[in-house]
Amino acid sequence: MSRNVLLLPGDGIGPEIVAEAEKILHAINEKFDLKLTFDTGLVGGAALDEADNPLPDDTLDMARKADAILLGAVGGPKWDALPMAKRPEKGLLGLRSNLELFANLRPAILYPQLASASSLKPEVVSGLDIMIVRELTGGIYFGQPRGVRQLESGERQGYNTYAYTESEIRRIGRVAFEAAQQRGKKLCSVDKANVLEVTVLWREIMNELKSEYPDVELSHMYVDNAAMQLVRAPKQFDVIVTGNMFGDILSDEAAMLTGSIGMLPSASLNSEKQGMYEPCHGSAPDIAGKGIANPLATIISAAMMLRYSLDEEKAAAAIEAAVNKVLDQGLRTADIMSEGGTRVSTREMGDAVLAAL
Ligand SMILES: NC(=O)c1ccc[n+]([C@@H]2O[C@H](COP(=O)([O-])OP(=O)(O)OC[C@H]3O[C@@H](n4cnc5c(N)ncnc54)[C@H](O)[C@@H]3O)[C@@H](O)[C@H]2O)c1
Ligand SMILES: CC(C)[C@H](C(=O)O)[C@@H](O)C(=O)O
Ligand SMILES: [Mg+2]
Repeated sequence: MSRNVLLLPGDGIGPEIVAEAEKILHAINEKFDLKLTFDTGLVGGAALDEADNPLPDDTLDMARKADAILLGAVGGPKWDALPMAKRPEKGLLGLRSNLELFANLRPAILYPQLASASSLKPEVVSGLDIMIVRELTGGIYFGQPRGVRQLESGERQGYNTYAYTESEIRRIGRVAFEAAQQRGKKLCSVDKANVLEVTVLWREIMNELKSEYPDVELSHMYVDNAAMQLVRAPKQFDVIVTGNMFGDILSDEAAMLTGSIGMLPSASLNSEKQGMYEPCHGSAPDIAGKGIANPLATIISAAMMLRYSLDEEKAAAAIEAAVNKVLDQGLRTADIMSEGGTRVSTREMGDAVLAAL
């Protein structure tokens, strides 16, 4: 049975890092006889330039038909002045909402070889393995109404709506409880229930779900404290579940515990386990075109794709083992460079993972 993978390189460093992951996927396809077919599409700024639309119809069609999607990154200063509806980021958000990819898994794992690249002391982060489960198709990112309006006083007001329905909270809660069951059986729900009604409901539903998962220990934490605890004592966490915006912010913070944002992969899944896979970082305009971006978050995202959407655990584990091997060899892109490492380019890192396979 053949399966189709859609590659969406996007903008900035997107094409550079997706090219490396693509090499690895082609090799793994042959090695494990996976019968994967590949298509490539336009999204974000690249699609705006070509088709005046950050999410062209044919990209969305291909995405709907694909078994899995691997995306690089979207956005950049070239498109920053465009109105919100026309920005590259709308392409990404449109894919997430149209495919109902509500469950965003962002694992922050410290590879032991990178302990000295972490922003924290080795004893605080060694062995770190956290899963952030971020709700991805609701909350303030998608709430209506939104916009900029003219007030009677004469000034303009910008506004967004932070809303979650019970069913939206319940479905992401279940994903998080199930993840906790398969891991360390600890779930921390992060909210702002001391201020925001929407998260009072969030907390209520999480408490309600707890009775279905008696083996999981549930705790609650306000997001400001969670941001602090993540750098004070990150190993207290196993699975964190939170809304769209808090999850966006906390996952970038967690990235630095692992050494670099260039190490953090992600999976965005719908209820059919169709998924879009992407590094958590953006298009990194400051280093785009220089050949120095770290492709490992994208390569590890490809491994997650094999595991979660294509059911190819062995192939996924082979990629992860190859990544481990190149880190053992001391190969480092600039963002994870530390004493004694050998500095490599984006392409050299991809080639090394390929050789390790
Ligand atoms: N999923 C996505 O497509 C996504 C995610 C975040 C930001 N963005 C977009 O990307 C653009 C730039 O955003 P930003 O600068 O806030 O965030 P960013 O993640 O692109 O960059 C932040 C910093 O991290 C560095 N960095 C990021 N990825 C790296 C990698 N693989 N290797 C080495 N260094 C890396 C960058 O050089 C930069 O210094 C914006 O348009 C933003 O909307 C897109
Ligand atoms: C580019 C942007 C829309 C996106 C988000 O905020 O979700 C990004 O920051 C991410 O983390 O994937
Ligand atoms: Mg983000």
